[in-house]
Order: sequence, then C-alpha cells, then structure tokens
Amino acid sequence: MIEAQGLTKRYGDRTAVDGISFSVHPGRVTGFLGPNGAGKSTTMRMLLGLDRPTAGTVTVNGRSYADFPAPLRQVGALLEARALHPGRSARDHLRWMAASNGLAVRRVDEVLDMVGLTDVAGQRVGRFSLGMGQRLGIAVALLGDPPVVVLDEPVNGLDPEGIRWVRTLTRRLAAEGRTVFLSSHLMSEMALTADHLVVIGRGRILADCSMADFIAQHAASYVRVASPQRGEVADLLRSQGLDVAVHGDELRVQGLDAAAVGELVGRSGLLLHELTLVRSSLEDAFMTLTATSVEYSARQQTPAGAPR
Ligand SMILES: Nc1ncnc2c1ncn2[C@@H]1O[C@H](COP(=O)(O)OP(=O)(O)OP(=O)(O)O)[C@@H](O)[C@H]1O
Repeated sequence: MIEAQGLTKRYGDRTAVDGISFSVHPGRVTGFLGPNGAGKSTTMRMLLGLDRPTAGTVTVNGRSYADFPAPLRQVGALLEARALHPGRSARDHLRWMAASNGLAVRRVDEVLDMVGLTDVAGQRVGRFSLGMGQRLGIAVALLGDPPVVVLDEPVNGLDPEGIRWVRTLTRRLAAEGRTVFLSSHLMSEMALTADHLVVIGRGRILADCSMADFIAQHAASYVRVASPQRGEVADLLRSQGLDVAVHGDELRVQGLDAAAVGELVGRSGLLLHELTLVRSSLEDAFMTLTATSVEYSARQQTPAGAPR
C-alpha cells in the first residue's frame, strides 16, 4: 500500500504539491489524474525517492523508498523515458539491472516474454521505437516481481494493441493482489483500466473515489429524446418538473431514467422516435472537475506580453 500524508513540494515560491494525503490500496488499479502541471510527476518522484518532500511523507508498505535495501523487489516503476545506454541490447540492459540489484538473471527472459520483446531482445536499445522503449521500461519495473507497481504514462507511444496490452497487464497485476498506481492522459483508456481514481489539480486532491462514483458525481447523464412532436413532449416533461434542454432536433432530459420518460410520454399518446440514456464519460467528468485548474495553468503559461 502507498500512503501520502501532508505531502508537500515547493520549488522556490511555487508550490507543486500542496499538502496532499491519499492511500493507494492493493488488489486494484488506482488511476492518478490531473491537468498538465497539477503535480503528478512530482508526487511520483517523491514516492520513488527521486525528490525530497518539503513537508509530509510518502511511504510504501510503511517505509520510505530510500529505506528499502532492494527497492526493485518492493516497487517497480516506469517514469518518463529513462536514460538507456543506446549501444546496449534490451537483454543486456535487463541483465545489468538485475545484477546491480541482486536479482536472479533468469528473471530477465521471463520479463522479456511478459512485455513481448523476446524477438528483439538482442537489438540495440538505441534503435528501439518509443513504444518498444516503453515496453522495456515496463520490463524493468517488473524485474523484481514487486508487490507495488507505479507507472507514469505507460501507454505513451504505444499503438492500439500495445495500449490494450498495458490494460490487460495492469489489471492482471492488480488481480494478483499487487498495488498498481498509474497515470495517463488517455481518459478513455483510464476509464477501462482503473477501479479507483485520485485526481489532483494545482497540487491539491480534487477527488479520491471509485471510478463509478467519480463519473456519477462529476458529470450528469441525461436521456436523449427525439419526437416529431418535440414541443408538446418538452411541455409535458417540464410540467412534471423535469429539466429539459433543447439541442437541435433532440431534447435532453434530466431527472428520470429512460424507462420512466418513455412511460410518461407513452401515456400521453405523443410519439417518440428515440429514447436513449446518454452516460457521461470519464473525460466529461474530469473536464467538469478540473476546469478551474486548467484555466489557471493556461493563464500561468501565457508568455508575458501575449494576448490573453
Ligand atoms: N524541478 C522543478 N523546478 C521548478 N518547478 C518545477 C519543477 N518540477 C516541477 N515543477 C513545477 O511544479 C508543478 C507540477 O509539475 P509536475 O511535473 O509534477 O506536474 P504534472 O501533473 O506531472 O504535469 P504533466 O501532466 O504536464 O506532466 C508545475 O507547475 C511545474 O512547472
């Protein structure tokens, strides 16, 4: 389990992470979301002992990363493209990582197989594509068979097959009882992968809840209604106290489920051509929740003198 308590990082007068507390539990995939500059990478770097908190703590199974005698056995991590020796082969890179961390060299072929790099294991990593480099980074993360796996943007540079592979892999790691903590900009992918979400904006926690609760709380679903008698249907639904918005040829109705809307209209004898429950996506929910954080960071990044 990963636990952050009052975790804070300041760079000069800029607060990148502002006193956040959260827990990442084993047996499920926890997604870590936030707009650009929200503090995700800084949090992950502190978790992995690459940056020192200004205040607060972050621990893995009760200990700081720096206190683990063999960290790769405890926490496997993929951060943004790591420095690889371009002349070394993928297999040699993994062997070197295994040897320098006291891990069994036979594990190298197992992880090469797990990430689908067996056929190219002898090639120099300098000639690897971005996606192959990501797979190698994931192989390093899994080398020590760790109970906790932290992946920052693991699907970057992967093709659709690779993206699906990361989804299956992370879900399997969680099903094996591991703690899986994952960031991604691909919302549709995160919606399919994560069970739980921690969302940050401007260095603070905006949400820490299940995926289902997040979507239910932060984006509204509605019933799409199409009818040749649109005006009468709208009047009827409004007379029942429902919220009805007109969008082109369709009505968007909130306050009742599709079956109940259909029964109401059906009893009145009016005609219906379409009745569909439209569920909001994770992306809608994320945009709603983080709108202010995004505006803030957009303003922050406007160059001096540029029109606003
Ligand atoms: N070494 C540093 N020195 C100064 N400021 C930094 C440093 N690292 C990060 N920051 C600032 O801290 C804030 C959080 O950055 P961080 O990279 O953690 O965000 P992020 O959520 O990972 O964003 P992205 O999705 O763009 O990677 C940003 O405002 C960033 O400019």
